[in-house]
Amino acid sequence: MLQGRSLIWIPCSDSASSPLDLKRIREPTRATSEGRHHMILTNQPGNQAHGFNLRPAKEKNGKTLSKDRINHKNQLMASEVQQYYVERGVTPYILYVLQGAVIFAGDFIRQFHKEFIYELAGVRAKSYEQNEKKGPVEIAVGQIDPELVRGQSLLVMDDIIETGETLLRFKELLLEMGASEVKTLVLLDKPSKRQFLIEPDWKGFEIQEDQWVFGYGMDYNGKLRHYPNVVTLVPRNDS
Ligand SMILES: O=P(O)(O)OC[C@H]1O[C@H](OP(=O)(O)OP(=O)(O)O)[C@H](O)[C@@H]1O
Ligand code: HPA
Repeated sequence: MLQGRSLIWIPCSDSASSPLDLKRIREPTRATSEGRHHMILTNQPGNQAHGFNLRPAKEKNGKTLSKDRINHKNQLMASEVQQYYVERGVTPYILYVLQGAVIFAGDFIRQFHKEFIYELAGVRAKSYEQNEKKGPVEIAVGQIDPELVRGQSLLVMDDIIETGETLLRFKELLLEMGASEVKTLVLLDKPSKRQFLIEPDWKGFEIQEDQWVFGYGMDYNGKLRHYPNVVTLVPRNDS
């Protein structure tokens, strides 16, 4: 069954009380002098991460971003968002930005009260490749229903804001299409990386800027979006 596939090992902290909730990918493991290793099965040769440790992403204040803290933040933000629209008697059209926001959006909307009414759609946007910004963001405009935009209140949800281009372009585009209001919401922010003038209306956590984060829907070189927590790779000697 494993024939023709390459196996890579991503080394992780050996602590049994590690805040990482990696139980689902902890099988099989092996103990070496370098600690416990998690096996990642991949059919993509070259997807190597040797020499790096996986650790949970950190907030600017150094606090670890655990799944529990993300869940709690989702509850708080969802309740604020819901209250905002209910008080105004408005049905928002929520657009979540694909691919990165897919898991976040799925978790987030499940925090809404069961009688809260909204429209929902995912829209593709892309500007990063190989963990670097490669050019202007491209938004799949055709995936947006103009009828649900004209005269409506929009909420754009993204996993992370860095330069701000993705959210700013969404906002400009939706206002051009006739939206009456466009609000923005992100789980994570790297504020000192901002190059475009935009601040999200709601944000979960400000994180340390020197880390490329992945998991919880976000990618590492287009892969590994399925990690349950927001994690980062650090050179083995730095962890
Ligand atoms: O603030 P910015 O500098 O615009 O960066 C943020 C955007 O970058 C990532 O998307 P990416 O282009 O990597 O596509 P993906 O969602 O498919 O990973 C992320 O999901 C945000 O949408
Ligand atoms: N991780 C994933 N996607 C991103 C990041 C990041 O750190 N920054 C901008 N898009």
